[in-house]
Amino acid sequence: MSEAGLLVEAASLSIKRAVLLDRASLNLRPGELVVLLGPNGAGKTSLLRVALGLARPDIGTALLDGADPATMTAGQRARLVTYLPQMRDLAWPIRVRDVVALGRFAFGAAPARLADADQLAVAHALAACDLGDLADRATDTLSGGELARVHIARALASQAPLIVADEPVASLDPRHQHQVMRLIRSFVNRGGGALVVLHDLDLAALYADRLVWMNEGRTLVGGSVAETMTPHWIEAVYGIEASVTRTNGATRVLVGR
Ligand SMILES: Nc1ncnc2c1ncn2[C@@H]1O[C@H](COP(=O)(O)OP(=O)(O)OP(=O)(O)O)[C@@H](O)[C@H]1O
Repeated sequence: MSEAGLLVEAASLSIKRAVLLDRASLNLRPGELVVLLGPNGAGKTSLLRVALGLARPDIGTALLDGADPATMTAGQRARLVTYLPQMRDLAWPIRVRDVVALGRFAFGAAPARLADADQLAVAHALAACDLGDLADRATDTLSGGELARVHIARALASQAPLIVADEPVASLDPRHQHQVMRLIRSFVNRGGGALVVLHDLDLAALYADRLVWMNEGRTLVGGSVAETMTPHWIEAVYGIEASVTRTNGATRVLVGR
């Protein structure tokens, strides 16, 4: 795994009169799981897009593996980071193993043309995500939980050192939420870096090494769960009252004291 990292420093971005980002900063290193938190419309997706070079900040810096991601080709970028955007329905009958093989495109592979290394990466990713039995199913026949695992498998098959995932557990039941987060956690434990947008504070507390809290285009604070998962920051970011309890290292958030 290379030492690729991702950095955004004091990035501002406006479109027409809308301020999407206001001096927002973020960084991700291999070997850590960073959760980006904030209410709807806070600018989380905009910040991910700047970090990935899919949008250029008006001012500020974005660096991926030390270079400007906006100047990279899609293939160069895909070898450094896999992006799982929001809303990833696959409503056409493509086979699961072919979707996972799309993760290999940065290496010149296409589903019908896989080198041995590509086949191996796809097989490992299918196994890691417990998709062996579903490999030949059409994706339009899968449940939401199964489909979420297919997207994680596609990311793992790319063998990129970083994963950026925008709400990868949206619309999943608690068991499948944990299943997806455990897959991301084990990717990080093997040396990868993951930046994940979540809306569930308990889930964030359980899996994150570090939290970044944002609101109205600004990143307000970043730090460990113990430092930043506090009533103060929950109120500052979400405008809600909450109590936070810590028992045996587990953090629980109760909204509305
Ligand atoms: N192309 C655009 N033109 C104008 N406004 C935009 C554009 N893209 C995003 N916005 C606005 O910027 C703000 C931030 O959007 P963004 O998608 O980054 O938020 P988010 O934190 O990811 O929200 P959510 O949790 O709902 O996904 C929103 O108010 C959105 O309407």
